[in-house]
Amino acid sequence: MKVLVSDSLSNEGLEILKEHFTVDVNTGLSEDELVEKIGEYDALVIRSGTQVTQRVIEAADNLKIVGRAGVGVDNVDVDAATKKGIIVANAPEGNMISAAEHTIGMMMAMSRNIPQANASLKGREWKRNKFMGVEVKGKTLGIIGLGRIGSEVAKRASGLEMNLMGYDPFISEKRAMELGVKLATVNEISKEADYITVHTPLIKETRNILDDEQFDLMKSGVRILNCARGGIINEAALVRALESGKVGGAALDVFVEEPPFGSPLLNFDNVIVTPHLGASTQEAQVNVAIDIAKEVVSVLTGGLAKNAINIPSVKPEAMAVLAPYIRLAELMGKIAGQLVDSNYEKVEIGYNGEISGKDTRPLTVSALKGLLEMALGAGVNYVNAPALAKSRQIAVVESKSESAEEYSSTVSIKLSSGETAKLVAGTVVGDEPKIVSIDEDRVDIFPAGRMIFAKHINKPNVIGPCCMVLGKNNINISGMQVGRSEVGGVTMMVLNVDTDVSDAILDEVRQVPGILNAKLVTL
Ligand SMILES: NC(=O)c1ccc[n+]([C@@H]2O[C@H](COP(=O)([O-])OP(=O)(O)OC[C@H]3O[C@@H](n4cnc5c(N)ncnc54)[C@H](O)[C@@H]3O)[C@@H](O)[C@H]2O)c1
Ligand SMILES: O=C(O)[C@H](O)COP(=O)(O)O
Repeated sequence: MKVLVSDSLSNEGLEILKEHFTVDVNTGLSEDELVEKIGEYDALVIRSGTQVTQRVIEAADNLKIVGRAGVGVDNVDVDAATKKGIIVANAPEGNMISAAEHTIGMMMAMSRNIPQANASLKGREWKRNKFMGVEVKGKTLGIIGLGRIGSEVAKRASGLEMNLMGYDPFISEKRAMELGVKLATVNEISKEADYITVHTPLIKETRNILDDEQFDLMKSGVRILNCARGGIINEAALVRALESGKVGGAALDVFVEEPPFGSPLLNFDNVIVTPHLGASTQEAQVNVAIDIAKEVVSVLTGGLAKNAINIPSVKPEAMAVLAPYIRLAELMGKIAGQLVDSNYEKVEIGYNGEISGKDTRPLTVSALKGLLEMALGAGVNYVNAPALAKSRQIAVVESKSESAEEYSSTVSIKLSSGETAKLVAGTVVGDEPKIVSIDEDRVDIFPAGRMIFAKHINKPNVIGPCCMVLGKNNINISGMQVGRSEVGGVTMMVLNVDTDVSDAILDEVRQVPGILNAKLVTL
């Protein structure tokens, strides 16, 4: 088998690859050159220097894996790869310390004007007053993105006696507390922080997360850092904020266009820059090269990729059985994600009966996609869902049991945090997904459209008034299912409705005596 390494990779990784395969190292290829060559390779190993575009993927007729020796895969058309059944895997842990250390280094260098002072003295100037700096101790650092690198930055900044606030929609209060970070919104960070650093992936939701609106909110003299990806901070807005004096300094390792030779950001004395050096340490490069080489060896010798970020391809014959369950798992994830009351730290996905004997990995990915979409929106896909769960410190646990009670196969999703939990279970009837229980309540729902889940006391004069509220507000009920329980017990009613139900109307439903809670689930 043949491996193409199209960006520089440490020898330690190359040696592992060469033990198993024919390895060609060919860096600096244009897209056309890559398109021409890629057809003959089984694996492609890259860093951030290679653009793996749709054209490249389309030409990659033998490719089984794109291995990214590092974290960011924004230079890979992952959707195209997924469609073609090509695994995209990265090496997410090997360079996190280096990237965090670089961020701290940039923060200190910016605070004490070290690059400017260095250039001045080497120009034979001795200007001690010109380079007056500031201490970081006691200053507030806002961290946007508290994954691997953001967390390591937090730990180090805490050692520098900074006050920490952070924003990450996927991090639990508990994890933030462990890091000594006060969770806040982006607006709050903009208003309060003396330094703001971003450590998110570049995705739709994070592109331009710091823009004119946020710069307007910031304190005068705020210092900005980006050692994650160009584009997370809107560069034009940053230029405007530097021109107005709102931003007192910026430290940038990454740019929308690299190299950023035409960027006005290079013209500011108070902007310090490095050429995407976050991962450029001997240690990080050895780590990521070894990690990705092992990943490539595993995949090309028939094993799994530990850090695949898109779903594993499923053989057509297996897909025929799995497809309705994949759909079920995604719908259940969506339902659980909308019914849960609080942040959750653990997702337990249970497979019972016949389904437990199948390759359930695509189902788990689908469940996570459905679930996380409810928190993060359309940016979540089959590709990034597991990585997002992991970076959100959500433990994902799968369990399998051959025994099944009423149905030949059931899938369950349990979201839990401490003592509280939300459980949704379902099955497939014919080819249709069906929800069979919510928590301890038996239900019988073919999930679709908009549904109101109303927990209530099983007694007269509850269901009628609840329907009256909807009727009065012109909301048509197209289906209804009431769980079984003894009279006076608590059970679940599910109402299918034809139109959206506002919070105000849902509140009215909740006011009906006997209704314990009511939630709208939209699929
Ligand atoms: N400069 C470099 O050389 C260098 C080196 C390594 C990594 N990176 C980049 O650093 C970034 C972070 O890497 P990581 O390894 O910590 O990734 P990670 O996946 O561990 O963490 C990213 C965090 O961002 C959070 N996030 C997702 N959407 C968000 C949103 N809308 N708002 C706020 N937070 C959100 C996630 O929940 C997660 O906790 C990536 O962009 C990566 O490519 C750069
Ligand atoms: O996402 C990453 O891992 C970093 O941006 C490092 O990129 P590099 O491997 O091209 O240095």
